[in-house]
Amino acid sequence: MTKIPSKQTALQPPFNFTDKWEELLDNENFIKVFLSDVLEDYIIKQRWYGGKASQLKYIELAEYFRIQQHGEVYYGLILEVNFTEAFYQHYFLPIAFVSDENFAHDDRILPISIQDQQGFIIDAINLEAFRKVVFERILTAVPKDKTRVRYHKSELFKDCKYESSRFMGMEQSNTSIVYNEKYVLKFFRRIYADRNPDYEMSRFLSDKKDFKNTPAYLGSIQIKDQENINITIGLMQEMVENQGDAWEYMLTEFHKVFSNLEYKKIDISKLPRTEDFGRLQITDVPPEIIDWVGLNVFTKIQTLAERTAEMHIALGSEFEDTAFTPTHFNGDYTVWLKNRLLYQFQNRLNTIENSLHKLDGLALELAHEFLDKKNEIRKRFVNFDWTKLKGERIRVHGDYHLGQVLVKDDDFYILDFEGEPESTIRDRKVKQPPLKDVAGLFRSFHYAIYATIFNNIELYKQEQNHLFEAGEVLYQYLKGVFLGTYIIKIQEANLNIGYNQERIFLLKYAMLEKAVYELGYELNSRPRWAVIPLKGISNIINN
Ligand SMILES: Nc1ncnc2c1ncn2[C@@H]1O[C@H](COP(=O)(O)OP(=O)(O)O)[C@@H](O)[C@H]1O
Ligand SMILES: O=P(O)(O)O[C@H]1O[C@H](CO)[C@@H](O[C@H]2O[C@H](CO)[C@@H](O)[C@H](O)[C@H]2O)[C@H](O)[C@H]1O
Repeated sequence: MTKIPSKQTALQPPFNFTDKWEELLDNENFIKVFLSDVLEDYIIKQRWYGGKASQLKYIELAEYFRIQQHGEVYYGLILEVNFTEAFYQHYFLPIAFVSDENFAHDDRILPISIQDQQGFIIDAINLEAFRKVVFERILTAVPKDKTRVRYHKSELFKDCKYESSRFMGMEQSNTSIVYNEKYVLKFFRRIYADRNPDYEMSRFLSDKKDFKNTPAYLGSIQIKDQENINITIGLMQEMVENQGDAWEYMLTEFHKVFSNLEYKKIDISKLPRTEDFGRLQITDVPPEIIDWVGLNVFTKIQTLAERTAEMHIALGSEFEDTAFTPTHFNGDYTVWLKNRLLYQFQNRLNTIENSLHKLDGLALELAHEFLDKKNEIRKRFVNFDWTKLKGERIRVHGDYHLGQVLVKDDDFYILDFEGEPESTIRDRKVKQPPLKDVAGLFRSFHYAIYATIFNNIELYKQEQNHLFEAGEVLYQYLKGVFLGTYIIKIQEANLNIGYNQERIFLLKYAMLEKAVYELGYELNSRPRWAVIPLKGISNIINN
């Protein structure tokens, strides 16, 4: 590791280096200049930079490697960002030197001259030539690449040549490039010293288990670091043509559902209720509810339940690769789970105490309820007795919500298996009850219902409390119809997710866990939304 804290920069601009570009990273002075305040200013402005809530102390260069083809050389840098709060994060930044200003409109990092040629160091992803090299290196990957930068391709990635590339341009935490309008290469920005779960799960599900409702795995790039650990920096998949994600889809549908209350003159207090966590077929849903919500929402929920079950069946069907073989609950898992959740809970108590000034109205009221009932909530987390649980644990999606699902015609495609951003990479690979993903999705239904109410409150004629009441009825039926399909599918495939009481216990437990996680996410990223997980927590602890 090159340990040169940036503040020690000795050289002053304009920077001129006599080394060839191909040898520039061996020059300590260059590294000093590069890791200077300029890089700090650059990095903190990037969409993919995850350290915005903390104080950057300095940046070190942890690793570098070449991405090259036919004498064309780019550098991949792994930057270690150190924070005043005594922790660090790693980021991937590929760099290129360009002398033509036209290629340096975006993401200029440093003006510099090399062998008297003036130019700029830029983020290489902006450069079509770099993107083409990466594409061709994956396309021409050999079956057992033993070099330091390892390109891999699947059977499906063949018979094509580079045609075009562009930024995907979506709101995202990594940087995805669309090639030939057919393939997507995700460059991971936040890097962990391990294979990325997104790569592992994509390759396992699509290549090994032929699960069709995730983008097909086409290839990847891994680096062997100085400790011989494989680090994933890129994942290439098929591009799924789609009509947007399931989050946007449900918001549109739920707006129609809430508008129907007025339009169809529905008396909310007379809507038939159903058992919480019951299992419903569409034929079990009362006609008044179908008339209010519409059949389409329920058939879509059934399809989503089927795809979710198929994903879990595929994930639970491995008998050789121990990273994926199913396992049972045990004492080690229990200790791990409780420690993790109690730590997270304590962190949330602290965050909410420090954030009360950001909240008002209902959010503030619910925040006080959360603080008043802290012992009760903590007790729920401690109350996990593995000896009573007979189901299996498997690798799961881990951050499953409606925003991770693409809508294509009448079907759904599941994406982004990186896991919960706050967890360590090891924790993300721990086998979990599949119902943890179901709980994630249920929380997302709850989010979509409340987001619809809050986004359109002026448009609806009913009072907020009545809208909440209708929302809770809708939520019960969505959960019921989902479970009605999901559990049958899972049982047909003999995946053991536990007996009825066990399933309800695991779902409630995981929903509380998720809502507490979300509370931290919202208070840090968008406090206006904190009311949604707070309402979720309140509903769970009061029922
Ligand atoms: N293979 C794909 N086909 C079509 N769209 C995709 C594909 N992969 C990603 N996307 C789009 O890009 C968005 C971000 O992708 P995601 O994998 O969640 O990235 P990140 O990990 O950076 O958040 C997705 O919500 C989706 O809209
Ligand atoms: O960035 P990721 O997609 O990995 O996930 C993080 O951001 C999500 C928000 O984009 C956040 O999800 C929460 O908000 C969603 C609505 O925007 C909602 O559907 C989810 O249920 C809710 O958890 C997610 O928690 C966070 O990890």
